[in-house]
Amino acid sequence: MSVENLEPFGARLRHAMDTRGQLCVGIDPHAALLTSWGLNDDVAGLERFTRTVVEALADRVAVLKPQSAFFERFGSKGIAVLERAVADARAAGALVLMDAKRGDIGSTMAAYAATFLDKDSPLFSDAVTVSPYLGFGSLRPALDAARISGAGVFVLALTSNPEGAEVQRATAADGRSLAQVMLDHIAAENAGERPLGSVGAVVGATLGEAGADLDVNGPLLAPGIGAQGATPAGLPALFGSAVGNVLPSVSRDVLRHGPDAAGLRDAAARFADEVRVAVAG
Ligand SMILES: O=C(O)c1cc(=O)[nH]c(=O)n1[C@@H]1O[C@H](COP(=O)(O)O)[C@@H](O)[C@H]1O
Repeated sequence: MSVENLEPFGARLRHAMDTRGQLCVGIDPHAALLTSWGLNDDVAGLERFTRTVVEALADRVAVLKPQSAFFERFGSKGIAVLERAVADARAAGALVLMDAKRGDIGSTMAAYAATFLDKDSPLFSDAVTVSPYLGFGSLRPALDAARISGAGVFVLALTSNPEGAEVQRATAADGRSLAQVMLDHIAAENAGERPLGSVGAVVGATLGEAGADLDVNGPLLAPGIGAQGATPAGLPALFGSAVGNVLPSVSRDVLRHGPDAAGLRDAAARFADEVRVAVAG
């Protein structure tokens, strides 16, 4: 049994962002990155890559976001590397956001919740990304499990890829965009939470404009900085008054500076600094 007694995720994330800066670094071990680091595209390469990133950054960035697919592609041995990364990153003080983007009917969602949001699971993470496009209500088992564990859930609202618009900007029966429907559900989950709710929204930093009300009283994960073309300087225009709750996320544009730990740290520090300047306005 786990003996951890966690504060709600929103409070833990607020503290982490206030003390370590508003930055999430993604751990995305692309085959091309392993090669550019001089590693083989195999489990040993994956393990070396992941350990290097965790050792370089887990004691300083607010959040590390492993992308599960890059570990799953190696089967059970890749999952073992992921388990170790989660444990080591959390032990070093980083919050771990598992980028799994799960979404299914509620009864199956309960199994995903048991995987990532039950404190006794080997893959327990501080938060997990989920897709609400089987209906927001299908996420209920994850939302409930997260609340019990002091974990968080990040719900896809407006994703960073251009293809997302055909679904997310589509109009619901009541005239709202589907993304706005999800954002309103998220705001309802977070109502009354202080200093920050534990249910986040994913809003790509690449969007020209939000075209939606982002005032959800929760964290706003903003991937797309760096390799996908977005910059920290663009965050205030996109997020407006919610910019203080934004968690900008960078993967490749930090990871390409490895395997040198100092290179990784410098790149993360530069992004954190650019975000600080942008948020301060
Ligand atoms: O949930 C995510 O993290 C996510 C949502 C989204 O809308 N767009 C997006 O790029 N991501 C993830 O963020 C990371 C972006 O990686 P880079 O483009 O290398 O910084 C990848 O792991 C994506 O899967």
